[in-house]
Amino acid sequence: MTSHPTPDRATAVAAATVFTGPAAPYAGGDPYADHRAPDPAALPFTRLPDLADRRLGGSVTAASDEFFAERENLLNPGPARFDPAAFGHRGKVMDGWETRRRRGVHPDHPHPTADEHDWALIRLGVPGLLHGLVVDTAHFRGNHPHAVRIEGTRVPGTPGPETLFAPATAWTELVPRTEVGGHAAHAFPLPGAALGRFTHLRLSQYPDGGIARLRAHGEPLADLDWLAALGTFDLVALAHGGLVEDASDRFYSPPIHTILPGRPRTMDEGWETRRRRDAGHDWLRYRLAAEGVVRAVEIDTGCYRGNAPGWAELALWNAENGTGGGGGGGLVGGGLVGGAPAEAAVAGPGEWRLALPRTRLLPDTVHRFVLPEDTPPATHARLDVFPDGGVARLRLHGSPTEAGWRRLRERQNPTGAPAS
Ligand SMILES: NC(=O)NC(NC(N)=O)C(=O)[O-]
Repeated sequence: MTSHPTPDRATAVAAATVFTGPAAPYAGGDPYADHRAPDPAALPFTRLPDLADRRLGGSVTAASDEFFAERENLLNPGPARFDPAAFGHRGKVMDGWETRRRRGVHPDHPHPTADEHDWALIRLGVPGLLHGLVVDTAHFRGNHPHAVRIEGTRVPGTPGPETLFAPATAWTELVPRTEVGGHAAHAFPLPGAALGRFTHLRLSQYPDGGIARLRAHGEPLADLDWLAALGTFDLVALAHGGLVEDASDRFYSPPIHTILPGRPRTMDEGWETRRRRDAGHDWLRYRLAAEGVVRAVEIDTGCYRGNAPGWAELALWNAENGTGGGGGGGLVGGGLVGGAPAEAAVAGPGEWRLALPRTRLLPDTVHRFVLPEDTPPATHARLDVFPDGGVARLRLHGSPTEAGWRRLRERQNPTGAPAS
């Protein structure tokens, strides 16, 4: 494990959006009515995936305490729930990570010391370049922490707390100790590639209290040795570094579901569009983990029975050699997130090569298609569905080209620091 340089945070991006001060006690009705949160439009980084999401394999591997509420809740997808009537033997049931109240050591010193705090160690589901963190104290109104601090490190493999706390493990401060208020989402933009790739986070709360959710938004960068050993892998999987750039519809469920691991158990675990009443059709656009040759395609309509699309088409585009393009500004390509790699630039209209002509889809089915050996390399993919409906998963199995491997290596180590 080699330490990596601590960049000058003064060169970092937009300022944090933090809500200080107490929140009023819950007064009935919608518990989110008085929840304080930044305008999502002002926080483009939140459109990047949450790399700590437990559906990706994110895990809170250890915490100093979790007396009132389990640390695992921190990484659950979706907003924290609040049931005012739910009490257990350990107090109010809370959907978050909540520690007990710290005490001083003497009747004359009943308060904890200034530096006392609780901590949680988080392993990202997939490592990556962090563009922003969100600490949400939703529903923690009188029991939120006074301040939070977040550090990041990169350690290969699956290290335990003893390795992560070892003196040889270097941590970079991502969020300095910052005062936060109750029942609010606090956003901390980060400069992405300039900080390098992270595998783990350490969340500290001073002196104690409850945090509902932690989100770590960024560009996924899977372990290069692992990808090299696989050789052929799903180039669009989030776990391998694929991203959804844009989609025609986000009404029922987010398009990112189509590149999550595993198969959906229910309809809401896929991507479902609303019923179209016009002559158009729905589509998804992806950035592949690397330039590669796609050979085996899976289109999964799992759990979509009365609402599977009738037909689908798959098109590929290579941003590296300028064959085609188009589709307008996307998640990263549209420049919404600073520091995005040049390969993501989606320039003007152009040709997408049709890799799979319009093909009938069945409800609740994994459809498999083998593409010809001479399929040209691509960096982007587009799935068009006709006219609308649900797609549970898209898998694009293939192998990176030499240029794709080279670019992956560069992106693993954008700061030029020695690899860990
Ligand atoms: N009403 C509470 O939430 N009290 C306590 N917390 C829980 N979860 O019971 C506390 O001490 O913060």
